[in-house]
Amino acid sequence: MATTSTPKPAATVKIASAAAPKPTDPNAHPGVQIQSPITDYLAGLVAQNSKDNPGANAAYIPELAAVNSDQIGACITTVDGYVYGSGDVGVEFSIQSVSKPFVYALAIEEHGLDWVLDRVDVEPSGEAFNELSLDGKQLPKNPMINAGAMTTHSLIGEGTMTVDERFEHIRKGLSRFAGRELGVDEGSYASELATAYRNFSIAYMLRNYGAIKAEPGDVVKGYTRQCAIQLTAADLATMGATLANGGKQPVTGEQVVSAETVRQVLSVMTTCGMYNEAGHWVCEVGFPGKSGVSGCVLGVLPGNLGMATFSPRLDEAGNSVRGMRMYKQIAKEMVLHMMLPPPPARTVIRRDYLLRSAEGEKVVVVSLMGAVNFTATERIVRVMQGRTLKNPEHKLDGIVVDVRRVDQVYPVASRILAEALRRLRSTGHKVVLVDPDNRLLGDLGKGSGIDTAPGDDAAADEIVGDTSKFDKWERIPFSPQMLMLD
Ligand SMILES: NC(=O)CC[C@H](N)C(=O)O
Repeated sequence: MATTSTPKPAATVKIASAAAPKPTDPNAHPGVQIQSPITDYLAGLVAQNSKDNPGANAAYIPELAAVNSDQIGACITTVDGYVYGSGDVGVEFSIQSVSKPFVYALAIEEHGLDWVLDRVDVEPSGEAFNELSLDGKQLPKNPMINAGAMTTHSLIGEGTMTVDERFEHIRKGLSRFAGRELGVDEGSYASELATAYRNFSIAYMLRNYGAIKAEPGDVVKGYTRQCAIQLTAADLATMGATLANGGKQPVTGEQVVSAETVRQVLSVMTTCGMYNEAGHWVCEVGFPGKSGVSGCVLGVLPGNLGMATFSPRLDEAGNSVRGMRMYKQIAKEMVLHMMLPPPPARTVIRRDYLLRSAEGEKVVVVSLMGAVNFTATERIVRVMQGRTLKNPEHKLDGIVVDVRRVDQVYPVASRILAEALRRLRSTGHKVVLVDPDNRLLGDLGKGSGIDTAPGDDAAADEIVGDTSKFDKWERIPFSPQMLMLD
């Protein structure tokens, strides 16, 4: 870890006073009168981290050694495709090792995860990125180090594609993540290939142990070209946003790879993306990251954002010194660590209340919002139990579950809720779902689900589009007793 010169992060987040909007500001919405404080925050982050510039450009690739090492930029792309940036976020650089997670994703999409896992393992190596190493099964230890990345590269169109076709497939694939056609830095390619002795030796080792089938020289050429794909920090942040968004490119709307593939890629990035600094990275930054020797670092906060930094000088592990510093700072100041998640279980219930009809019929309305996952479902079921079964003296006639503000329903939630609602029906409660598109239960609500309750095994008596049938009902407060949940 070459972090000795890391300044102490500011105790409080300093946001510069909002500057007047500039017509050329790419971050200003047309017609909006203020510049976002997020842009100012990034400007502050870049300015604070520009004060010193420790480390050194990658020396083993002559083209990279010659890059202007004063450059620095930081960029964030949200999962709905909005790009914030400050500093050198429009400067093009070669993607280098940050290509590895994306090519891994393409290999999984092409062959399926199990097939790929039989060829490249997923254990952190704790070694340098260019280590000549294999595991006990003579497989590369993970796809983020060069041995694993060259193997992964060779798996694309293995046995069917020529070297050029394989590269083109990869270039097009990465372009789909970015949402624009990416080119190649021919200078960087030629310069790296001319001195790629280390990677040639890794490729020959891989061929010797049968890890790759293609000619080692072809694999090094193709992989080096993959590393020379050219892009900006803004592109890279957007590629990260595609991963953060479950594989769906936020601007083009294309599902580039499946959410399952993304899960695999981000898991491996978390444990292996920063080589022998992976442990420190995950503790201090706390979300998947990947660095490249051109000085770029990609970060992905699943469900939230993609981020990219660019600053060419590297520490001993080959990670950008100022990039690492900026990530540590933003993760701390903006509370982005994955192990500090928001509490989903409590926020899923927007509100619940009692309604009474003119005839004295009483129902409880449980209105849901956000994502309904396992822990949210547990909470919903417990609230439904507390409001109904445990309060027989209140003689509730039914339960109305309003899901119109729900964004996402996990399949596990549908299964558990279908069963819970069935059980409510079997105890004499009428169940009404306010769910115009039948998203909560889908087919599971019809009675084909798990462990069906006695009698009619549908999970709901009625599915309605809105609550207009309750317009004339009177709202009554919960008694303290009814608020007891367990
Ligand atoms: N860590 C990196 O970015 C390494 C990529 C570089 N092209 C190499 O193979 O050596």
